[in-house]
Amino acid sequence: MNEPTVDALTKKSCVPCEGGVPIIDAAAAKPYLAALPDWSLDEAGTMISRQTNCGNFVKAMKLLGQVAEVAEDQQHHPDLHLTGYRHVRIDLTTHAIGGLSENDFIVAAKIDEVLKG
Ligand SMILES: C[C@H](O)[C@H](O)[C@H]1CNC2=NC(N)=NC(=O)C2=N1
Repeated sequence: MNEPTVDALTKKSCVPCEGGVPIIDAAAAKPYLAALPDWSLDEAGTMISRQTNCGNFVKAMKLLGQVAEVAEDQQHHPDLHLTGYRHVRIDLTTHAIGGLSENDFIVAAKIDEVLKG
């Protein structure tokens, strides 16, 4: 991909990953993060996260269900955190390679679509 756009990422599908896919390091993550401004990279450069205040517990649980559907559909699964009854944090990393792959940015773009409503 040249400069990734949110539109192009949303249209892509994750590739099955049990290793052997290229790691996207912090430098290579920059253009992806430019396309996905609500996501931030952790200090190690191995995970991206997005947090949102859903307003109430029921809406937070609904979001988790929607994210679970995206994850199952793509067979790429985020770590999901629900704290303080309405705060959801979504972490994405590719466990099989111990870092970021394009799958993480594809799922992030699809989650952004869900959050846009
Ligand atoms: C074959 C299949 O794609 C792999 O087992 C997937 C399942 N979901 C996954 N999700 C995440 N986040 N990382 C993985 O390495 C991973 N592996």
